[in-house]
Amino acid sequence: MKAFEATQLYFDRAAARLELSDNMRKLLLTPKREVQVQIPVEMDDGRLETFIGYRVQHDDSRGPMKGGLRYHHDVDLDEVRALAALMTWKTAVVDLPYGGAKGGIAIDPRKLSLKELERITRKFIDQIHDVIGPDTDIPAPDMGTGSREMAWMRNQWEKYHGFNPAVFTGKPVELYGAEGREEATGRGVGILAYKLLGHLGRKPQNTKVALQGFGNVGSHAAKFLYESEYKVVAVSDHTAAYYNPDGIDISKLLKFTLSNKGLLAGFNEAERISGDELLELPVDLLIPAALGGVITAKNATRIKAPLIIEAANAPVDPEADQILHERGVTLLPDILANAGGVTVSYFEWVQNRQFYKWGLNRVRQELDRVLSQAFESVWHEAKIQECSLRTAAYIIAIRRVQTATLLSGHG
Ligand SMILES: NC(=O)C1=CN([C@@H]2O[C@H](COP(=O)(O)OP(=O)(O)OC[C@H]3O[C@@H](n4cnc5c(N)ncnc54)[C@H](OP(=O)(O)O)[C@@H]3O)[C@@H](O)[C@H]2O)C=CC1
Ligand SMILES: O=C(O)CCC(=O)C(=O)O
Repeated sequence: MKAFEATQLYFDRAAARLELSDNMRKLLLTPKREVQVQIPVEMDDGRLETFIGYRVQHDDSRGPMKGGLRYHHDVDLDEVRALAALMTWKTAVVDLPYGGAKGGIAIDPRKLSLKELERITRKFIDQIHDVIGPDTDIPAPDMGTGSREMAWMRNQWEKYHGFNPAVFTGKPVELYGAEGREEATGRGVGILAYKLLGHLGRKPQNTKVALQGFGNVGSHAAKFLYESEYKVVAVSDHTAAYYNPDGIDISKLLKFTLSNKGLLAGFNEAERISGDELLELPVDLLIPAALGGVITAKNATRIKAPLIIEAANAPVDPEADQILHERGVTLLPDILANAGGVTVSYFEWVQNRQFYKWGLNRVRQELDRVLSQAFESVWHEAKIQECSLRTAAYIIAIRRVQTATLLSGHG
């Protein structure tokens, strides 16, 4: 199933309970603007290559649009459109004053030199600088991008529009970035895991976790969970997957990856397994933190974990979601589970606009407060509606976006 069709299905399940009119459904599902650009760039060997970049702005009824920029070879318009819509529901479910957007370039950053990557990044901003801005659309990191790319992008954007660090979030701390943004998504996953377990009467010490993806989100989630005494028994990236039923020493693993270009392959304190096997391990909690569409109707019946936290965007497709729900699996959906990142992006934007810097403790405390409040409201809605946590999260989000749309009128 295509990515946008999948997000539409999740939307429809909640919209039916809200008895949304056909007109309102159409209005809320239609992206406001879709930008696709050609990025011609001279490579190090003198060849000219053309890449394709996207920015989809889904909805701005609750505020400026917000969402990451992804660098990955699978990026296409359908995926970006789906991810932009997810951002609208995500910012609404945690009640940030934003709408949703997403973008990216279809490239494999690992295959490019640093100079090529910087040239592509700057050329991309040359093409989209006039549709983004601190009051309209504020990009941030996603898969394949981080603070380095945000610094280049801000520098390029300011060549056209002048000084304004609030145009991008997830910047280096030394260049108006927020303390705690880098860890925020993974830390948020950890905070929400703790809340979920608490509501189910389970203890971290008795919880075996398998984690797919060990990039920004996966590695910070692993660190937080390990420090909170969960037993992280399996981890993977695209180079390798490892399993140790007695628990992996995550502090050792983090040290190992530091000296191994951030990659897992070569770690020898756990058994090597396949990436597919990791998803089907007998664990208590499964956390997909890499790509979308990794749990489908094909493998959903073989998933043994009774709990799933979607740290990645859209890792479970709607058919699999239905199968898991019928099997009694409790699933915390992406639009809440990984909202820690955009929440601290919001704190960064607020600090940039006020020229005032918060300390790490304040960021962490506020993150905990925002996510805990959102979790409680989703949990409560699911009880009232007798529905899954995903449908409950969508109900809250759609209700907020619908209200803002109606209050603004149609002028
Ligand atoms: N960064 C953020 O703040 C946010 C990210 N997200 C979502 O979280 C997910 C991960 O993003 P992020 O951590 O930032 O991205 P990164 O690029 O930092 O890391 C991605 C990770 O996924 C791994 N990966 C890629 N392909 C596979 C595969 N086939 N099997 C196993 N692992 C694989 C990568 O491995 P390798 O390094 O070997 O390529 C890497 O460890 C995405 O879905 C993203 O949209 C959601 C909210 C915010
Ligand atoms: O930090 C942000 O603004 C957006 C992060 C993002 O792309 C996401 O939550 O999927």
